[in-house]
Amino acid sequence: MSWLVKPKTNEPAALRLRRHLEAEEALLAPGVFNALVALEAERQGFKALYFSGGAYAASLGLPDVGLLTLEDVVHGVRWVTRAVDLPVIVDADTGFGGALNVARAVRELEAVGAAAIQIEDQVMPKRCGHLAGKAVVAAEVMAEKIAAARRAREHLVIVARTDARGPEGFEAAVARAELYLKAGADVVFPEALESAAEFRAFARRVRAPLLANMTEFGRSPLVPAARLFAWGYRIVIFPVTALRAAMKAVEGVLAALRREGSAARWVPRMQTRAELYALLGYAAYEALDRSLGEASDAP
Ligand SMILES: C[C@](O)(C(=O)O)[C@H](CC(=O)O)C(=O)O
Repeated sequence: MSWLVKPKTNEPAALRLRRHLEAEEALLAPGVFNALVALEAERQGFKALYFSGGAYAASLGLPDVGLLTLEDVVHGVRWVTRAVDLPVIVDADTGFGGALNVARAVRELEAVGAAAIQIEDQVMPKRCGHLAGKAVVAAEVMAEKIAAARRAREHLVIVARTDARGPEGFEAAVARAELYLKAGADVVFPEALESAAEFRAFARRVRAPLLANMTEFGRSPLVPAARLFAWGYRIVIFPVTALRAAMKAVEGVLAALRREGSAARWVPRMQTRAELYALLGYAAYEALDRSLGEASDAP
């Protein structure tokens, strides 16, 4: 429920995420791209969220090729962190430039209540990690960005993503993970591993908190989260799942509307007005408004 009517926890979100990681809890983090989706994820009981660059860009009508600015991302994240009281892991693509830009991104994201920043080692223009034709920057360039993030952060968790598996192979991804941990990363995200065996082998080789990406229609098999957790992954993200499902529903309902001139047939499949209002905490806003009115009526 919104910050306007319900006070938030005082503890910084990054410290909460750190506690989850230190307790070796398994975190299933759905990807969100706006506050409403984040509210639903919170209502369902998820303990952390992933602010997906790809889903957020798509929601703005853009492909995931590094067009979002830091301001765009900060703006989107701020709505999410206002709406929910959960740690949000923020996809910051390549960090919006060089090491200095990463330092600024860390400060700005921490200021709007993010729990973690994720930066990746692709060259610009970046691509979805599951597409062909990716290239990575020299490992030292990425290590410098991580060191910059480490110096700039107060509590923010630093997630280092390596896209090296595709262009350079599995061993290179492991070597980069080790270098990024030395540079100060808290969590490693091996992007686009190509089999369940690779996920398992990576967790055996890299002894650090790990994040697995179970994005659909990509290069990685959809391994059940429970198996990934058993192999040692701490965070499993489903970055574009809600967007894909929502857009398929939008496609269907708009096609029916166009065809039939009515959406009546779809009403049983819609979120009701009461459900939407409950999610938004509508009644609490009314109660707040009433109590403010009563306070000003008082003699
Ligand atoms: C994790 C990711 O960076 C994202 O933007 O959410 C994407 C997800 C996707 O495009 O499926 C990725 O590059 O894996």
